Amino acid sequence: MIRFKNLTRSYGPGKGIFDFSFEVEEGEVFGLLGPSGSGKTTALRMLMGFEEPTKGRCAMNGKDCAKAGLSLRRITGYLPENIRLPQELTGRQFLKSMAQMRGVKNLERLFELAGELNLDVDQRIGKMSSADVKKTGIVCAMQHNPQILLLDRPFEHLDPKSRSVLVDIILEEKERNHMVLLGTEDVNGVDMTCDRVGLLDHGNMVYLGDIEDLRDNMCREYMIQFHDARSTIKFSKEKFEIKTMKDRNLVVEVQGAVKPLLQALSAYDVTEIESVPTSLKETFQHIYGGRLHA
Ligand SMILES: Nc1ncnc2c1ncn2[C@@H]1O[C@H](COP(=O)(O)OP(=O)(O)OP(=O)(O)O)[C@@H](O)[C@H]1O
Repeated sequence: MIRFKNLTRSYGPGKGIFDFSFEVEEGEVFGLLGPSGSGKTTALRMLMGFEEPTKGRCAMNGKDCAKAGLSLRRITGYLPENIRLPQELTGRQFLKSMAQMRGVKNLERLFELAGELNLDVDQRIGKMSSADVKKTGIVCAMQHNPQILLLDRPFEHLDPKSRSVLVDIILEEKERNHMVLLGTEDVNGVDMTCDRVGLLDHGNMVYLGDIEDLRDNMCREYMIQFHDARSTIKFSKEKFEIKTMKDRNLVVEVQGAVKPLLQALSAYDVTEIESVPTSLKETFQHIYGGRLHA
């Protein structure tokens, strides 16, 4: 179990994390969701034992993270926010050297993950795209099959296909009864992977709850294309919040369940429907109104 107990790490007012108390159980994916500077990296770094608490404690499997050192790192996989890898090595050389350092003899998982993520491990790291550097970091964090996964901004830079592969990989970790804690600004990434979520604002956890509850409040936009412009105009008179409308296309905003929208659309000749990525700002604003600065 991952456990935060009144944990504070302060770098000044509103900077750091303040009085965090929550737990992540085996088989659970937990998302720390918040804008830049809200404290996600600090929380993950505290679990890695990189920083001493100002107050309180955090523990993994009953061991205090500030004191446990290597014994916890062996069972933990960490994807840092800023991945710094040796530029002159190829992905394969780097990942194999990390496996050796960790005493991992079976490299099957390493190559399996690289294959799933479509990562060419024979590229020199210095020549890799930011997406491939991210994938290398993910493989590195997971190659020893850790029981605890701490992922900082895991979806950043990934193309839609790789994002969806990563979603599956995270869900497989859950199936294996592993614990995953991720820090991200990516509302959709959280929506697709997490059981529970903590929303952060200036180092404070302003919401802690099931993803289902958040989903009920989540605001989404859908781009809908109708067969003809007349249908578009007719649909715009239905009781939905229309954000934009042009020719055969319109964008509708829906809060909570999408079923009523789908039901209404069944009476129309729709040629395309696509969900527009939800921004964190909109989600925060819908849940907290003007109370947050996100
Ligand atoms: N070592 C440090 N010294 C001083 N201030 C720090 C330090 N580490 C973090 N902070 C500050 O603490 C706050 C939270 O930073 P943190 O990196 O945890 O946020 P974050 O949510 O991960 O954002 P981002 O994703 O942009 O890194 C920020 O205001 C940051 O400037």
